Amino acid sequence: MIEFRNVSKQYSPDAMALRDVSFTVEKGELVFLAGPSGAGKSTLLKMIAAMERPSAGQVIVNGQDIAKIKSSAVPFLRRNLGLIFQQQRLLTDRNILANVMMPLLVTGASRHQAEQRARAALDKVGLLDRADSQPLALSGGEQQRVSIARAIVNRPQVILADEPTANLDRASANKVLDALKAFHSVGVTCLISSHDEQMLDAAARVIHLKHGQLEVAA
Ligand SMILES: Nc1ncnc2c1ncn2[C@@H]1O[C@H](COP(=O)(O)OP(=O)(O)OP(=O)(O)O)[C@@H](O)[C@H]1O
Repeated sequence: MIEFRNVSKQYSPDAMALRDVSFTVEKGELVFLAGPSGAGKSTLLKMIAAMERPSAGQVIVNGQDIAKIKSSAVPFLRRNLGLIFQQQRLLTDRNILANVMMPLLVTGASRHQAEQRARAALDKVGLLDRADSQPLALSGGEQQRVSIARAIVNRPQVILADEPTANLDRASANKVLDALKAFHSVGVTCLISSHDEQMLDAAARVIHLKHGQLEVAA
């Protein structure tokens, strides 16, 4: 489903983010991406979503080579991906329900259908009772679970989460992780970057990155 073949990414002559990285993630797998700050975790996740292109090697997602994909095809690729990235914060001028409805409205769903599906997605992350709240009235962990609801409302085949538990206390981090695991249990492929040792200890598969290289082939 996701394959990296000898992938390198060089942002500039002295910024080599990934070096000769190869691995495969099968459909339905839950994989953690570990490594210190600057190891290349975000870069790797961005490449799967065609937010960055490889400088060398191939990134294959659902049989498509990301380096060759036309920019007009990128929205279709992303429609199958649920992205939970730090940059994509909730919009603070509208309520939780409106935030989760947004991906559906921009792809042409009716308001009625979008609302039904957004409520179902909020229910899955345990926050249906907060649908009318404003984002800033929620804790960091709750906001992160809303981000997960927003990422899965389009029913993507793959979830990419970049440090989804960063800055959360243990209890909130566990709830975020449980929400992600629930999607994995219904067949969604999940790739999650994390510094969190406790989270990694419990993981079936961990890909370790250091200075842009794979440390242990998983
Ligand atoms: N747009 C960019 N332009 C130039 N260099 C970049 C860019 N994005 C990342 N880098 C560099 O690439 C390397 C890998 O960065 P990346 O963000 O992928 O690491 P990371 O493991 O996700 O780190 P963190 O955990 O701190 O987010 C770093 O040295 C970083 O400074």
